[in-house]
Amino acid sequence: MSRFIISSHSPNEEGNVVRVTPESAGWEYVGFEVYALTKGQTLRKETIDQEACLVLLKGKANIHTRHERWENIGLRMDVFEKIPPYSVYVPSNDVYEVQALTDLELAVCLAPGKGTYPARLIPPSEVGVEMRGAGNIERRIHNILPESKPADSLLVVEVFTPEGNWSSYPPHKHDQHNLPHESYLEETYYHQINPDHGFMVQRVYTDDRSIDETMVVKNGDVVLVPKGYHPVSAPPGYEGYYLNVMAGPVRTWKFRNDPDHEWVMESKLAAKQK
Ligand SMILES: O=C(O)C[C@@H](O)[C@H](O)C(=O)CO
Repeated sequence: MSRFIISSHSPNEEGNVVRVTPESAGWEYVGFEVYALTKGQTLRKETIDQEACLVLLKGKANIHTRHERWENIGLRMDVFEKIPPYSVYVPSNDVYEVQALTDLELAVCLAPGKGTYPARLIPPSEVGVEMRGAGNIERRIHNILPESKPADSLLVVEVFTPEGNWSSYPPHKHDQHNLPHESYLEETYYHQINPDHGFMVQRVYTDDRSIDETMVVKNGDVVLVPKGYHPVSAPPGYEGYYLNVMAGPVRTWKFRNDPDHEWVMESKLAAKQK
């Protein structure tokens, strides 16, 4: 098993199915957790020195923080309905309590927080939707917490890769603190696959090939991207979903394409215009 793959496990007593901490990942900024809560179950956490973006992957919930409360939020009952999710942004030094009104799958995206912004609801209507690429590199993007929306560190996005297509393609990287050309962002991929017995292929590799791992990714796996390019491929018959969490010293997504392959995007877009 690759050192970059963290597999989900059955829910523990608090419903946690996967946990990545900066310490466990061997990096500095990004944390990520997923909870599978049964109807009526409650999860309560303090954010302490991290900000959080709670993404309702599927199901409905009541969520409250120290000063805010949102009742009966949640829309999709499966990520592959491909409708944007409800999310809740929670600053550091706050607390959140999630009460599952249905069986609920909840992603908790974490990064260092300074308490700059208050807790807020991010409804589906505020999630930017775009189609990126063309042909067999076209994919659907839901920008849940992009740099155009306020947070201290977190960037959160979800991506749908049609069967037989590639995403995160042409391969790009963001592992150098070299603004304005490139930003240093650690990144997690939380994968789901439809149908769920399928697999995805993800490669993580660096220019000097000191890292070059091609992984078979299963439903519920988390892939860590500490550095390097990180393209994803969906085999025929299998649609891919992943939730990305990114964070680093500066909250901006400035990436560099692999120069060997960046011609593919222009080629596909040109072919679409014909
Ligand atoms: O373009 C995509 O298919 C998604 C990727 O940009 C993904 O969100 C990522 O790797 C961000 O760095």
